[in-house]
Amino acid sequence: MPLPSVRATYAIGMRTRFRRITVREGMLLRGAAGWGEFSPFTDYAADESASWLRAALEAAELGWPAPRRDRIPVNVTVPAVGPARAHEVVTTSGGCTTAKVKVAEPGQSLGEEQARLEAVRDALGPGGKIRIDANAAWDRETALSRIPMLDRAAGGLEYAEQPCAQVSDLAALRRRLDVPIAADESIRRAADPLAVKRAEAADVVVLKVQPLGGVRACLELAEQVGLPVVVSSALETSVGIAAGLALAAALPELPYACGLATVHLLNQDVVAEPLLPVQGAIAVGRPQPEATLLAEVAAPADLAHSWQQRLDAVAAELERTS
Ligand SMILES: O=C(O)CCC(=O)C1=CC=C[C@@H](O)[C@@H]1C(=O)O
Ligand SMILES: [Mg+2]
Repeated sequence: MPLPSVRATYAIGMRTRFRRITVREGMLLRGAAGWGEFSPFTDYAADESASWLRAALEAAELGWPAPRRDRIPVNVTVPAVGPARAHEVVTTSGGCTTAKVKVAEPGQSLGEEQARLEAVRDALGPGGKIRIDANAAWDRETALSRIPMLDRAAGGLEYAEQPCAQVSDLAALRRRLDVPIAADESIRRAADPLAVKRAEAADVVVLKVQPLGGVRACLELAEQVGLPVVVSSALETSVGIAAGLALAAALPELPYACGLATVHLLNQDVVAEPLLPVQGAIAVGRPQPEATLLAEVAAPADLAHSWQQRLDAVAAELERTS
């Protein structure tokens, strides 16, 4: 498939450092079906980035399957910030009643994580749901001791996302803890995403459209895995978030809030009405980027050039492997 020739490269500052990222970069490509986002993290090589391009080309050239719902309940994402800021992030989230709280941030103590979770519970009230995400940072023993302590600090956890890197560790935790386990990196960065299912290693799977190669690829994977799905973002502009909403809208069932309320982690967006939650849900839609906003977030020439080169390299990789 030839690459769309209408392209915009963006560089947008993050409001709060997240995943050690302070500036989010990527490309937007416009084809016959609309705009698609291609924004693999800068440390990802061409082979890992190929599925991100497949997702962007699906959005730009094909569009997405029909939606089954028009509003997607979402969680507020709480970065590894102090308790006062965590409280504020929740109360200004646009009515989210579920919060996903980052834990296991390098250099932070257990006490800091407990204080963050207590603040989030205070902001949500007793009816809210709290999940944590450790991004594979713990070994099995650390996870076994930390998760119950964080469960107490949170006044109950909905689930713990990717506490350890290994599928075998997730399976062991699932057998030994009351808190449900969600798999994220074990799906999106794994050679064999179905290993989680075979090992009975998770109660929930987190699916992200770009890393997994598009909405259709995710729908197929969801069917094969046969576990409840949480659709989550890869920290995209509203162009990428629209693809996540399309997936969440097309899934046969959607029992959990999705991690798609991340546009406000960015300083700016490319559409006039960013895909943000109202009363805890985002309306399914596909807003178009505005030329003036694309100009405001345009990457400097040298960065735009390196993204063009990256796009060509990833396209060659995609060609070679498909
Ligand atoms: O799931 C959410 O609430 C928001 C998205 C999110 O947390 C992530 C997006 C992209 C990269 C990741 O470090 C992170 C995650 O691990 O889920
Ligand atoms: Mg995660």
